[in-house]
Amino acid sequence: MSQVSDNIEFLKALPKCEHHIHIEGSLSPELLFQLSAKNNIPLPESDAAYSSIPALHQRYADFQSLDDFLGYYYTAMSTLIHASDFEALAMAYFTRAAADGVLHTELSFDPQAHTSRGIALTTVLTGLSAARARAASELGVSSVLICCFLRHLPVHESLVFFESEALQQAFASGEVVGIGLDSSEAGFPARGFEDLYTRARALGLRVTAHAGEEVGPESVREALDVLRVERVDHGISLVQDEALMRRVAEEGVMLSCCPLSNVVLRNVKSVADVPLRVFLEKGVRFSVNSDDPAYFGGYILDNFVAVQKAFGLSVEEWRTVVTNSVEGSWCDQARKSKILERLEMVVEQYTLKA
Ligand code: HPA
Ligand SMILES: [Zn+2]
Repeated sequence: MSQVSDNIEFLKALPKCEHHIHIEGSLSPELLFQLSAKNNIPLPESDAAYSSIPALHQRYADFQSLDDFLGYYYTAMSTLIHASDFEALAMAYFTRAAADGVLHTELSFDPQAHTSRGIALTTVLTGLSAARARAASELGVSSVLICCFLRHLPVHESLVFFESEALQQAFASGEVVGIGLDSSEAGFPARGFEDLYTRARALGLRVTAHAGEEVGPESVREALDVLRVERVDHGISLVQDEALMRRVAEEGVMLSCCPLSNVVLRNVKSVADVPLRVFLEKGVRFSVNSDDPAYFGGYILDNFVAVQKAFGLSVEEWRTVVTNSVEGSWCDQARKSKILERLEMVVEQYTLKA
Protein backbone atom coordinates (compact mmCIF):
# COMPACT_ATOMS: atom_id res chain seq x y z
CA MET A 1 0.00 0.00 0.00
CA SER A 2 1.40 3.36 -0.94
CA GLN A 3 2.11 5.81 1.86
CA VAL A 4 0.91 9.38 1.81
CA SER A 5 3.44 10.64 4.39
CA ASP A 6 2.68 14.34 4.69
CA ASN A 7 1.81 14.90 1.04
CA ILE A 8 -0.30 18.00 1.29
CA GLU A 9 -1.07 18.03 -2.43
CA PHE A 10 -2.75 14.64 -2.18
CA LEU A 11 -4.71 15.66 0.91
CA LYS A 12 -5.76 18.90 -0.76
CA ALA A 13 -6.81 17.15 -3.97
CA LEU A 14 -9.05 14.67 -2.15
CA PRO A 15 -12.67 15.62 -2.96
CA LYS A 16 -14.18 16.43 0.39
CA CYS A 17 -17.64 16.42 1.89
CA GLU A 18 -17.98 18.40 5.10
CA HIS A 19 -20.78 17.36 7.46
CA HIS A 20 -19.91 19.11 10.67
CA ILE A 21 -19.44 22.85 10.30
CA HIS A 22 -21.39 25.37 12.36
CA ILE A 23 -21.57 28.33 10.01
CA GLU A 24 -21.57 30.70 12.99
CA GLY A 25 -18.35 28.95 14.03
CA SER A 26 -16.65 30.30 10.92
CA LEU A 27 -17.02 33.89 12.18
CA SER A 28 -13.41 35.06 12.46
CA PRO A 29 -12.24 37.71 14.94
CA GLU A 30 -11.56 39.97 11.93
CA LEU A 31 -15.13 39.71 10.62
CA LEU A 32 -16.46 39.94 14.17
CA PHE A 33 -14.80 43.32 14.75
CA GLN A 34 -16.01 44.55 11.33
CA LEU A 35 -19.61 43.52 12.01
CA SER A 36 -19.52 44.92 15.54
CA ALA A 37 -18.51 48.34 14.14
CA LYS A 38 -20.84 48.23 11.14
CA ASN A 39 -23.90 47.09 13.08
CA ASN A 40 -23.18 49.05 16.21
CA ILE A 41 -23.13 46.02 18.45
CA PRO A 42 -20.63 46.63 21.25
CA LEU A 43 -18.47 43.73 22.41
CA PRO A 44 -18.28 43.10 26.18
CA GLU A 45 -15.89 45.67 27.65
CA SER A 46 -15.60 43.65 30.83
CA ASP A 47 -13.68 40.92 28.94
CA ALA A 48 -10.13 41.94 27.96
CA ALA A 49 -10.21 39.32 25.21
CA TYR A 50 -12.27 41.78 23.14
CA SER A 51 -9.67 44.56 23.46
CA SER A 52 -8.11 43.70 20.09
CA ILE A 53 -8.11 41.10 17.32
CA PRO A 54 -4.79 39.54 18.46
CA ALA A 55 -6.07 39.37 22.07
CA LEU A 56 -9.16 37.54 20.87
CA HIS A 57 -7.08 35.11 18.81
CA GLN A 58 -5.01 34.46 21.91
CA ARG A 59 -8.09 33.80 24.02
CA TYR A 60 -9.45 31.41 21.40
CA ALA A 61 -6.26 29.40 21.74
CA ASP A 62 -6.94 28.87 25.42
CA PHE A 63 -10.44 27.42 25.75
CA GLN A 64 -10.87 25.38 28.89
CA SER A 65 -13.99 23.47 27.88
CA LEU A 66 -16.95 23.31 25.50
CA ASP A 67 -18.90 25.77 27.67
CA ASP A 68 -15.97 28.19 27.79
CA PHE A 69 -15.92 28.19 23.97
CA LEU A 70 -19.71 28.44 23.69
CA GLY A 71 -19.73 31.72 25.65
CA TYR A 72 -17.51 33.33 22.97
CA TYR A 73 -19.41 31.64 20.17
CA TYR A 74 -22.79 33.08 21.24
CA THR A 75 -21.33 36.54 21.95
CA ALA A 76 -19.71 36.70 18.51
CA MET A 77 -22.84 35.70 16.60
CA SER A 78 -24.78 38.55 18.22
CA THR A 79 -23.10 40.86 15.67
CA LEU A 80 -24.90 39.09 12.78
CA ILE A 81 -27.91 41.26 12.05
CA HIS A 82 -28.71 41.54 8.35
CA ALA A 83 -29.20 38.91 5.66
CA SER A 84 -26.08 40.34 4.01
CA ASP A 85 -24.07 39.57 7.18
CA PHE A 86 -25.07 35.91 7.00
CA GLU A 87 -24.32 35.89 3.28
CA ALA A 88 -20.84 37.38 3.83
CA LEU A 89 -20.15 34.91 6.63
CA ALA A 90 -21.19 31.90 4.58
CA MET A 91 -19.46 33.13 1.42
CA ALA A 92 -16.16 33.48 3.28
CA TYR A 93 -16.56 29.89 4.51
CA PHE A 94 -17.51 28.52 1.06
CA THR A 95 -14.52 30.24 -0.55
CA ARG A 96 -12.13 28.75 1.96
CA ALA A 97 -13.80 25.34 1.81
CA ALA A 98 -13.55 25.28 -1.99
CA ALA A 99 -9.83 26.09 -1.76
CA ASP A 100 -9.49 23.14 0.65
CA GLY A 101 -11.06 20.75 -1.87
CA VAL A 102 -14.63 20.67 -0.52
CA LEU A 103 -17.18 19.73 -3.19
CA HIS A 104 -20.18 19.28 -0.94
CA THR A 105 -20.90 20.72 2.49
CA GLU A 106 -23.66 20.48 5.04
CA LEU A 107 -23.96 23.66 7.06
CA SER A 108 -25.35 23.53 10.56
CA PHE A 109 -26.81 26.75 11.86
CA ASP A 110 -28.30 27.76 15.21
CA PRO A 111 -31.47 29.70 14.44
CA GLN A 112 -32.68 29.83 18.06
CA ALA A 113 -29.57 31.86 18.91
CA HIS A 114 -30.74 34.41 16.32
CA THR A 115 -34.52 34.45 16.77
CA SER A 116 -34.05 34.83 20.54
CA ARG A 117 -32.39 38.21 19.91
CA GLY A 118 -34.96 39.36 17.40
CA ILE A 119 -33.41 38.23 14.11
CA ALA A 120 -36.06 36.51 12.02
CA LEU A 121 -35.43 33.06 10.60
CA THR A 122 -36.15 34.44 7.12
CA THR A 123 -33.29 36.96 7.54
CA VAL A 124 -30.88 34.14 8.39
CA LEU A 125 -32.12 31.92 5.57
CA THR A 126 -32.14 34.70 2.98
CA GLY A 127 -28.45 35.31 3.65
CA LEU A 128 -27.42 31.66 3.83
CA SER A 129 -29.40 30.73 0.74
CA ALA A 130 -27.91 33.58 -1.31
CA ALA A 131 -24.44 32.36 -0.38
CA ARG A 132 -25.37 28.74 -1.16
CA ALA A 133 -26.57 29.71 -4.63
CA ARG A 134 -23.34 31.61 -5.27
CA ALA A 135 -21.23 28.75 -3.93
CA ALA A 136 -22.93 26.37 -6.36
CA SER A 137 -22.59 28.63 -9.40
CA GLU A 138 -19.27 30.36 -8.70
CA LEU A 139 -17.35 27.66 -6.83
CA GLY A 140 -19.01 24.39 -7.83
CA VAL A 141 -19.71 23.60 -4.16
CA SER A 142 -23.06 21.97 -3.39
CA SER A 143 -24.57 22.38 0.06
CA VAL A 144 -27.50 21.63 2.33
CA LEU A 145 -28.66 23.24 5.58
CA ILE A 146 -29.10 21.52 8.94
CA CYS A 147 -31.18 23.33 11.54
CA CYS A 148 -29.58 22.72 14.93
CA PHE A 149 -31.58 22.96 18.14
CA LEU A 150 -29.91 24.19 21.30
CA ARG A 151 -29.98 21.53 23.99
CA HIS A 152 -29.39 23.99 26.83
CA LEU A 153 -32.72 25.70 26.15
CA PRO A 154 -36.03 24.35 27.48
CA VAL A 155 -37.29 21.52 25.29
CA HIS A 156 -40.68 23.14 24.74
CA GLU A 157 -38.95 26.09 23.05
CA SER A 158 -37.50 23.68 20.50
CA LEU A 159 -40.95 22.27 19.83
CA VAL A 160 -42.53 25.70 19.44
CA PHE A 161 -39.76 26.79 17.10
CA PHE A 162 -39.97 23.52 15.15
CA GLU A 163 -43.68 24.14 14.51
CA SER A 164 -43.20 27.80 13.53
CA GLU A 165 -44.52 28.69 10.10
CA ALA A 166 -41.18 29.98 8.82
CA LEU A 167 -39.31 26.81 9.76
CA GLN A 168 -42.03 24.50 8.48
CA GLN A 169 -41.87 26.35 5.18
CA ALA A 170 -38.10 25.96 5.04
CA PHE A 171 -38.53 22.20 5.58
CA ALA A 172 -41.32 21.92 3.02
CA SER A 173 -39.36 23.79 0.34
CA GLY A 174 -36.28 21.67 0.90
CA GLU A 175 -34.24 24.71 1.93
CA VAL A 176 -33.46 22.94 5.23
CA VAL A 177 -33.03 19.18 4.86
CA GLY A 178 -32.34 18.05 8.40
CA ILE A 179 -32.05 18.77 12.07
CA GLY A 180 -29.26 18.52 14.61
CA LEU A 181 -28.78 19.04 18.34
CA ASP A 182 -25.87 21.05 19.69
CA SER A 183 -24.59 23.27 22.52
CA SER A 184 -23.73 21.94 26.01
CA GLU A 185 -23.94 18.15 26.13
CA ALA A 186 -23.29 17.47 29.83
CA GLY A 187 -26.49 17.82 31.83
CA PHE A 188 -28.73 18.06 28.74
CA PRO A 189 -29.43 14.48 27.67
CA ALA A 190 -30.83 13.67 24.26
CA ARG A 191 -33.87 11.91 25.73
CA GLY A 192 -35.56 15.27 26.35
CA PHE A 193 -35.70 15.81 22.60
CA GLU A 194 -37.42 12.56 21.64
CA ASP A 195 -40.62 14.27 20.61
CA LEU A 196 -38.77 16.80 18.45
CA TYR A 197 -36.95 14.04 16.60
CA THR A 198 -40.10 11.96 16.18
CA ARG A 199 -41.76 14.93 14.52
CA ALA A 200 -38.71 15.58 12.33
CA ARG A 201 -38.55 11.98 11.14
CA ALA A 202 -42.28 12.03 10.43
CA LEU A 203 -41.65 14.94 8.03
CA GLY A 204 -38.96 12.91 6.28
CA LEU A 205 -36.15 15.14 7.53
CA ARG A 206 -32.60 13.85 7.93
CA VAL A 207 -31.52 13.57 11.57
CA THR A 208 -28.23 13.93 13.37
CA ALA A 209 -27.18 15.03 16.87
CA HIS A 210 -24.02 15.93 18.75
CA ALA A 211 -23.22 13.10 21.14
CA GLY A 212 -20.16 11.58 22.75
CA GLU A 213 -18.18 14.80 22.54
CA GLU A 214 -17.88 15.58 26.25
CA VAL A 215 -20.10 12.78 27.61
CA GLY A 216 -19.43 9.01 27.50
CA PRO A 217 -20.83 6.37 25.13
CA GLU A 218 -24.20 6.40 26.93
CA SER A 219 -24.82 9.72 25.18
CA VAL A 220 -24.19 8.11 21.78
CA ARG A 221 -26.46 5.19 22.70
CA GLU A 222 -29.23 7.58 23.65
CA ALA A 223 -28.91 9.51 20.38
CA LEU A 224 -29.23 6.21 18.49
CA ASP A 225 -31.99 4.61 20.57
CA VAL A 226 -34.10 7.61 21.52
CA LEU A 227 -33.55 10.13 18.73
CA ARG A 228 -32.88 7.41 16.14
CA VAL A 229 -30.28 9.53 14.40
CA GLU A 230 -28.69 8.41 11.14
CA ARG A 231 -25.42 10.20 11.88
CA VAL A 232 -23.66 11.21 15.10
CA ASP A 233 -21.71 14.46 15.41
CA HIS A 234 -18.37 13.79 17.17
CA GLY A 235 -19.17 10.42 18.76
CA ILE A 236 -15.58 9.89 19.90
CA SER A 237 -16.47 8.43 23.31
CA LEU A 238 -17.97 5.50 21.37
CA VAL A 239 -14.48 3.98 21.59
CA GLN A 240 -15.16 3.23 25.26
CA ASP A 241 -17.92 0.74 24.43
CA GLU A 242 -16.90 -2.22 22.24
CA ALA A 243 -20.42 -3.56 21.76
CA LEU A 244 -21.82 -0.18 20.80
CA MET A 245 -18.93 0.35 18.42
CA ARG A 246 -19.75 -2.96 16.73
CA ARG A 247 -23.36 -1.92 16.42
CA VAL A 248 -22.49 1.46 14.91
CA ALA A 249 -20.20 -0.28 12.41
CA GLU A 250 -22.89 -2.83 11.50
CA GLU A 251 -25.61 -0.22 11.11
CA GLY A 252 -23.38 2.01 8.99
CA VAL A 253 -23.98 5.06 11.15
CA MET A 254 -21.41 7.70 10.26
CA LEU A 255 -19.63 9.85 12.84
CA SER A 256 -18.73 13.40 11.83
CA CYS A 257 -15.41 13.75 13.67
CA CYS A 258 -13.59 17.01 14.30
CA PRO A 259 -10.07 16.28 15.52
CA LEU A 260 -8.77 19.84 16.05
CA SER A 261 -11.97 20.76 17.89
CA ASN A 262 -11.50 17.81 20.26
CA VAL A 263 -7.98 18.96 21.12
CA VAL A 264 -8.83 22.65 21.54
CA LEU A 265 -11.84 21.85 23.76
CA ARG A 266 -9.70 19.45 25.80
CA ASN A 267 -11.71 16.33 25.09
CA VAL A 268 -8.41 14.68 24.12
CA LYS A 269 -4.76 15.63 24.65
CA SER A 270 -3.69 15.37 21.02
CA VAL A 271 -5.10 14.41 17.62
CA ALA A 272 -3.41 11.02 18.04
CA ASP A 273 -5.86 10.40 20.93
CA VAL A 274 -8.92 10.87 18.69
CA PRO A 275 -9.79 7.19 18.09
CA LEU A 276 -9.76 7.33 14.29
CA ARG A 277 -7.36 4.40 13.88
CA VAL A 278 -9.62 2.23 16.07
CA PHE A 279 -12.68 3.35 14.11
CA LEU A 280 -10.96 2.42 10.84
CA GLU A 281 -9.98 -1.00 12.18
CA LYS A 282 -13.47 -1.68 13.54
CA GLY A 283 -15.25 -0.50 10.41
CA VAL A 284 -16.86 2.52 12.06
CA ARG A 285 -17.48 5.07 9.34
CA PHE A 286 -16.42 8.64 9.94
CA SER A 287 -15.78 11.88 8.14
CA VAL A 288 -13.20 14.51 9.07
CA ASN A 289 -14.55 18.01 9.65
CA SER A 290 -13.75 21.45 11.04
CA ASP A 291 -16.67 22.07 13.49
CA ASP A 292 -15.97 25.77 14.30
CA PRO A 293 -12.95 26.61 12.15
CA ALA A 294 -12.57 30.25 13.25
CA TYR A 295 -12.23 29.09 16.86
CA PHE A 296 -10.36 25.81 16.65
CA GLY A 297 -7.31 26.75 14.60
CA GLY A 298 -8.16 25.18 11.29
CA TYR A 299 -10.47 24.48 8.38
CA ILE A 300 -11.11 21.05 6.90
CA LEU A 301 -7.74 20.67 5.16
CA ASP A 302 -5.96 21.54 8.42
CA ASN A 303 -7.92 18.71 10.02
CA PHE A 304 -6.94 16.30 7.21
CA VAL A 305 -3.30 17.31 7.63
CA ALA A 306 -3.46 16.88 11.41
CA VAL A 307 -4.99 13.42 10.97
CA GLN A 308 -2.25 12.48 8.51
CA LYS A 309 0.46 13.67 10.89
CA ALA A 310 -1.06 11.70 13.76
CA PHE A 311 -1.98 8.47 11.96
CA GLY A 312 0.04 8.28 8.73
CA LEU A 313 -2.88 6.86 6.74
CA SER A 314 -2.21 5.14 3.42
CA VAL A 315 -3.78 6.20 0.12
CA GLU A 316 -6.13 3.23 0.43
CA GLU A 317 -7.18 4.27 3.93
CA TRP A 318 -7.89 7.81 2.78
CA ARG A 319 -9.89 6.34 -0.07
CA THR A 320 -12.01 4.50 2.50
CA VAL A 321 -12.47 7.60 4.67
CA VAL A 322 -13.48 9.78 1.73
CA THR A 323 -15.74 7.11 0.20
CA ASN A 324 -17.56 6.73 3.51
CA SER A 325 -17.92 10.47 3.83
CA VAL A 326 -19.42 10.75 0.35
CA GLU A 327 -21.82 7.91 1.03
CA GLY A 328 -22.82 9.42 4.38
CA SER A 329 -23.70 12.74 2.76
CA TRP A 330 -27.20 14.08 2.39
CA CYS A 331 -26.96 14.96 -1.30
CA ASP A 332 -28.47 13.02 -4.20
CA GLN A 333 -26.92 9.94 -5.77
CA ALA A 334 -25.85 11.78 -8.93
CA ARG A 335 -23.78 14.21 -6.88
CA LYS A 336 -22.29 11.38 -4.85
CA SER A 337 -21.31 9.51 -8.02
CA LYS A 338 -19.62 12.61 -9.40
CA ILE A 339 -17.58 13.11 -6.22
CA LEU A 340 -16.66 9.42 -6.09
CA GLU A 341 -15.48 9.62 -9.72
CA ARG A 342 -13.24 12.51 -8.77
CA LEU A 343 -11.93 10.50 -5.83
CA GLU A 344 -10.96 7.61 -8.10
CA MET A 345 -9.12 10.01 -10.42
CA VAL A 346 -7.16 11.50 -7.52
CA VAL A 347 -6.33 8.10 -6.06
CA GLU A 348 -5.19 6.80 -9.44
CA GLN A 349 -3.15 9.90 -10.18
CA TYR A 350 -1.47 9.74 -6.81
CA THR A 351 -0.86 6.00 -6.95
CA LEU A 352 0.84 6.42 -10.33
CA LYS A 353 3.01 9.21 -8.97
CA ALA A 354 3.96 7.46 -5.76
O1 HPA B 1 -18.51 21.57 19.09
C1 HPA B 1 -19.66 21.91 19.44
N1 HPA B 1 -20.34 21.16 20.33
C2 HPA B 1 -21.55 21.48 20.74
N2 HPA B 1 -22.18 22.56 20.32
C3 HPA B 1 -21.58 23.34 19.44
N3 HPA B 1 -22.01 24.46 18.86
C4 HPA B 1 -21.04 24.89 18.05
N4 HPA B 1 -20.00 24.06 18.11
C5 HPA B 1 -20.32 23.07 18.98
ZN1 LIG C 1 -20.25 20.79 16.48
